Amino acid sequence: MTDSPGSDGAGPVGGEAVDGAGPADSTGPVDSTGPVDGAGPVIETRGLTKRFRGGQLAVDRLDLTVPAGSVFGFLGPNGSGKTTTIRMLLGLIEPTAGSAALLGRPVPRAARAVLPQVGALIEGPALYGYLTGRDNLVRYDAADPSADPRTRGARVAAALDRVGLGAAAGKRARAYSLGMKQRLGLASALLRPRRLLVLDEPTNGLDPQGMREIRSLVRELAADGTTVFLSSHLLDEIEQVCTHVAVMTGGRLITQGTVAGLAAGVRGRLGVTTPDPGEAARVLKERGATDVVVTESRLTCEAPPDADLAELNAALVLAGVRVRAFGPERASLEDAFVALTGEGFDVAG
Ligand SMILES: Nc1ncnc2c1ncn2[C@@H]1O[C@H](COP(=O)(O)OP(=O)(O)OP(=O)(O)O)[C@@H](O)[C@H]1O
Repeated sequence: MTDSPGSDGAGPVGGEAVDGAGPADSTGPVDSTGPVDGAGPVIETRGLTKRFRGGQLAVDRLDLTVPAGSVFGFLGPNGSGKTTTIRMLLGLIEPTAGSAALLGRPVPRAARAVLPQVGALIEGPALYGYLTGRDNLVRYDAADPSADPRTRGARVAAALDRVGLGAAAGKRARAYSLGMKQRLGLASALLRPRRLLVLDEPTNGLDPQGMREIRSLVRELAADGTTVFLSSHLLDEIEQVCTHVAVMTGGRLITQGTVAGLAAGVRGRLGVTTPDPGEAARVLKERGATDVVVTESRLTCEAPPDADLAELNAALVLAGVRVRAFGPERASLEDAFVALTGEGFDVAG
């Protein structure tokens, strides 16, 4: 038994969960010429631009290429244009200029053909608090005219299991934690086989445990062969989960590529483990090291660009510094971001 609609707020709360029958369907005829399949990129945009009424340029000539099979992180501070891009990709808003293709087909023109293969979660799931998790999914699936009602029960159960909510399926959604609500939102995107999942800030607002759950779910989905495109303002999240990344600031793309490649193009900081970090800092500063950070038994710094690391190490030893470990640290995505923009990564935008 469930409450009657209205007893706990009749409408969905939260953002949008987008499915095949999106508003983009009505914007043009279905393109039946191009293949839905193909080895090409799963998402491709060329010069994609959105200027809002009032003049705000939210996305500025974006050229994005998302390879099949990638876990693609769309990274940028708040307000950098991520959500606006995703809304254009899903046909929820019209671009001002430029083009976008999903699974090799132009959107919004071929949205009707392509969106059933795309699961999306934007700004949190739209849930009815008075319905159970299971009934939320049943209702969601029933609103999709292309979903087969005969397989509904089985598909709902499978999606709940997939996100680890099988045991909580009979609980009302209002009793779910934020993390469970987010997983239920993901389940709604998984009611049908998807070739692409688009997730807008999927861990936003979650506690560390909830974040871990969503991240490991994303990894599992990717391991099953689904391409995942996820936006985030968290560098370490992208580093932990993604194979590829595109970096946005102020509506513009700064760079895109593999996470490993991006970090590899940047020299990591020099790290020295020693019981004499103060003396080590003095010696290294004398030889041009900058941004020296000293902790109890370790220091890190930016070595001068032309430094010979062997000579720096010899200088430390000659000065009587007892060196336990010495060498460049692996560059992080944050180092790459700083190198690209000359700024720290300010999540407040
Ligand atoms: N409907 C709108 N009308 C006018 N300006 C908008 C609208 N939607 C977004 N913007 C503006 O466009 C810019 C990009 O916003 P967008 O939401 O795409 O950024 P974001 O990177 O997703 O950030 P967040 O994580 O905060 O959502 C911002 O300056 C925002 O204020």
